[in-house]
Amino acid sequence: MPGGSHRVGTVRVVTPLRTDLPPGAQLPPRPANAPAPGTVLPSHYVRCFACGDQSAHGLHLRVDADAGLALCATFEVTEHHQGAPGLAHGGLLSCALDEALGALGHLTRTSLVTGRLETDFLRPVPVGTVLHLSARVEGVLGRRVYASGEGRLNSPTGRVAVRARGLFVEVPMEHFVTHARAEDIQAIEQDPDLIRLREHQTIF
Ligand SMILES: CCCCCCCCCC(=O)SCCNC(=O)CCNC(=O)[C@H](O)C(C)(C)COP(=O)(O)OP(=O)(O)OC[C@H]1O[C@@H](n2cnc3c(N)ncnc32)[C@H](O)[C@@H]1OP(=O)(O)O
Repeated sequence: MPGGSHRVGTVRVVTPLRTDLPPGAQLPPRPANAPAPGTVLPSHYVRCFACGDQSAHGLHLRVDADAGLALCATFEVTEHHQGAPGLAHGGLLSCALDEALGALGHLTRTSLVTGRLETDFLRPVPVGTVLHLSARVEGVLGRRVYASGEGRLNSPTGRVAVRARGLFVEVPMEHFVTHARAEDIQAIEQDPDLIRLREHQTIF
């Protein structure tokens, strides 16, 4: 994937994008305890806008483990997701890819937060479309996980409408406890089922 470029006079200046795989990054093996291909991956938090079933107008992403360090996901674009009339808002399409790429932590068995996300919007996505997402780890360097993914219209082999690359950073559990509001921590203490990841890993 080329970096960004611009011209200064007649000279083209090429700047590596921070989501480009850096020298030394490697694709780690699939952990032995990673969910088997075909496993439906649980929502990490039922109130998550992207994957939570308690987010009334959220994306309700369904995510399935794939072979290797990869997954696939779907979500249906509803009228609540419009930007232009009858078309999905680009920010929500980025959100869907953010979630799909971040959910690769299910496979790497790490807690990932997004450091940088770059999205290319290639085709409009009408309301009623089922977007079929796929995502994969490209490489890991230290705490940095490089991932990419795309969304296709209405089938896993449909036309690519949106594509993304992301740099995710592995964080300890304390990251979430430190930054959450006290009332959110209390809500989870009162109802541990708000977090659906206990069998896989502990992460919000
Ligand atoms: C299995 C569960 C499924 C869960 C799915 C969830 C999907 C949703 C994902 C999200 O949307 S997460 C929410 C949006 N993201 C955030 O809120 C993150 C906010 N940022 C931070 O909290 C901190 O900036 C961060 C934890 C990312 C990094 O801070 P740290 O102090 O821990 O680490 P540091 O700054 O030393 O960065 C670690 C490495 O990452 C690199 N890095 C961090 N942010 C970067 C960035 N933005 N761009 C490029 N590189 C970045 C940084 O250069 C460094 O590289 P080196 O290890 O080589 O030194």
